[in-house]
Amino acid sequence: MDQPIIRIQNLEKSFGTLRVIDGLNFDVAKGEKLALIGPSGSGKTTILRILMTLEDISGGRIEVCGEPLYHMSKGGAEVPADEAHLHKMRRHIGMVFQHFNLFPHKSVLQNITLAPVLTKGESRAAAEKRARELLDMVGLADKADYMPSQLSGGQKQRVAIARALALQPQIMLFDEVTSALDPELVEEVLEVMKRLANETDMTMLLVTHEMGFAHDFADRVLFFDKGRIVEQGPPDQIFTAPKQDRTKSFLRKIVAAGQRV
Ligand SMILES: Nc1ncnc2c1ncn2[C@@H]1O[C@H](COP(=O)(O)OP(=O)(O)OP(=O)(O)O)[C@@H](O)[C@H]1O
Repeated sequence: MDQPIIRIQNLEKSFGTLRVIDGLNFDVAKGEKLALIGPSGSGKTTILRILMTLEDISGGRIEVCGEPLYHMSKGGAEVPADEAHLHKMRRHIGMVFQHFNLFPHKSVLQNITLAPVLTKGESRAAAEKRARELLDMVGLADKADYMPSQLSGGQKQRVAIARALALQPQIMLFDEVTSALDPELVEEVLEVMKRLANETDMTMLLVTHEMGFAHDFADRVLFFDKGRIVEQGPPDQIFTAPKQDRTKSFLRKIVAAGQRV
């Protein structure tokens, strides 16, 4: 692998006495599409939150785009990164959450242009032009002047995806983006994400309980349990010929519940 865009080494995270991430190591190549799967509570969301600098870490090291995310070496000693460094590093990464968190009193267009104008100092005209292109890409070109309350959940989530993309991050993190949606709205969001995965060279990490989607979306699937990677590989291998007993029993339960893998 060339220089990885994300490098995670011996990562540890505890909440009080609860060890949630337990000596985790993995690299992500630029442009790679990764799916993180595993039982509830295995630490998948925590990893995304750590990458987004929403959680600090208890040990280990993370590099994003070749630079340490949380700790900067100072005379050989590791010290917490300062706010200016975190601010710079956050620009590399965008995240879409389970709950869309749109600004309720701003139009769809304003939701997308706000951060580029305020945090990156882009001109309103340039931000609006790209916002309209992104709305077109997520199939909502005609909704630019709508308010969030006038949209369905699936449409809101597609606006949230466009909003994250508007900051032009190198890495996108998706955390259970369809789990708050009514079942009939899931497919439209998955279609947008599959298109993104296929048509852009952006690096993407996806946490999902939808195994069929992970299968279609990812270049590589990581199966987590108890804050560690139990098994990883291409989707065809993980979903049709898993090697580890824990992966097999997890997938058996998923299939028994009627889900496609
Ligand atoms: N802020 C917090 N304070 C205390 N415990 C937390 C906190 N955030 C997460 N946890 C705990 O850390 C563990 C891992 O949570 P995490 O959300 O990362 O798991 P997950 O694999 O994403 O689960 P799910 O698939 O249900 O979303 C869980 O036991 C959770 O209760």
